[in-house]
Amino acid sequence: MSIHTDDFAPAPPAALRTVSAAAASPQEEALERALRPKLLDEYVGQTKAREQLEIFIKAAGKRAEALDHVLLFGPPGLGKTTLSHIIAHELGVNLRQTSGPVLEKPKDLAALLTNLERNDVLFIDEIHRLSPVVEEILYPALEDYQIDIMIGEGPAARSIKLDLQPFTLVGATTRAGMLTNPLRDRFGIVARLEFYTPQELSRIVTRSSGLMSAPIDQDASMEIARRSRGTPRIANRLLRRVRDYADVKGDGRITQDIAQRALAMLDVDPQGFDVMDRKLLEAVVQRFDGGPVGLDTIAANIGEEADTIEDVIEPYLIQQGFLQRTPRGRVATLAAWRHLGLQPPGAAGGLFESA
Ligand SMILES: Nc1ncnc2c1ncn2[C@@H]1O[C@H](COP(=O)(O)OP(=O)(O)OP(=O)(O)O)[C@@H](O)[C@H]1O
Ligand SMILES: [Mg+2]
Repeated sequence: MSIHTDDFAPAPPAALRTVSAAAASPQEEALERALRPKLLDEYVGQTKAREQLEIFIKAAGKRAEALDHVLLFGPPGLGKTTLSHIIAHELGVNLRQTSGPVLEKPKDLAALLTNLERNDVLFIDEIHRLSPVVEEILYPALEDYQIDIMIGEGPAARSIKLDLQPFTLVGATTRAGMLTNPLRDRFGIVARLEFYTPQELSRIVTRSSGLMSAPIDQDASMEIARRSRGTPRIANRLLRRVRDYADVKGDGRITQDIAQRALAMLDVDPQGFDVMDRKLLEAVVQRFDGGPVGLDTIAANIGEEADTIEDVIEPYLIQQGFLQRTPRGRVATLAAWRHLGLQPPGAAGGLFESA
């Protein structure tokens, strides 16, 4: 008996999709899978994580042991799922895939664990959303490759220990801070994924356009890269839209001019901010005089979930120096005022540190 859990993961919430610029249809998701690199060597950027994994994967292979458990964290679309597939592929083992919210009962996880073959990879997406009872099962599994399961009911119930094959858990989360300490402590390898540089994204765009047989100029791929919020998923999505535009409005070749016109049509500004980014900055600057203002107040004001703001919108704005997180709330920086074409109060007085 085998359990098929591939593609068990639910689609991302609608909010995550709108923010990632251009909604994903099922065809688009298929295309996204097709664009996924399969080898560590094809995985662009994330030098630190890649170098570490390369060594640990080789060492595990040499000893024919399971790779230590891996935790991947970082904002959506930076390549956590992609990396988990690559890890299994490089190890030459099966990948079983599921996600935190899907595992409702301890027996759901037990079924998965007992079906793993030697040194397999179990990928749990959104691992911060595991229920506490399911998480309990995971501890001994991770530590000793054993699980305790209950047999029978009522007074006759007893617990038995089951041995598992050695395996590697790869957990992915957008928020490492939401993991419980005992769970976090059980990962031997922790990799934080960073936003990509425009140069790295440009390599991804060029590679993807090659796979899509869409001719693209170097400066056009850089234009898309600069406007992709440091995120490969967004770069690939924008590339697909720009390619549509080139097919309809041009002769199919993606030039910088075509890219600029297409991106303007998509409301992606030259900084790469999309509609939600600007909405957030405008709210903080115009309605709250630049802050500090609390997350929940912002959420109510722009009609977006606080979680989505924290996971998806803010990280890039903070990384780019447009927003700051302070103990009293969010504060817009000088760069944010300037971006909106506004003069910050007391700008001449040096109230603001330059961003
Ligand atoms: N390092 C990379 N090199 C090339 N392409 C990449 C890289 N990272 C991600 N991609 C591309 O970006 C897309 C999104 O990546 P992926 O689905 O792995 O992100 P994720 O971190 O799992 O996102 P989420 O948090 O939403 O699940 C993939 O289809 C892949 O084509
Ligand atoms: Mg993913």
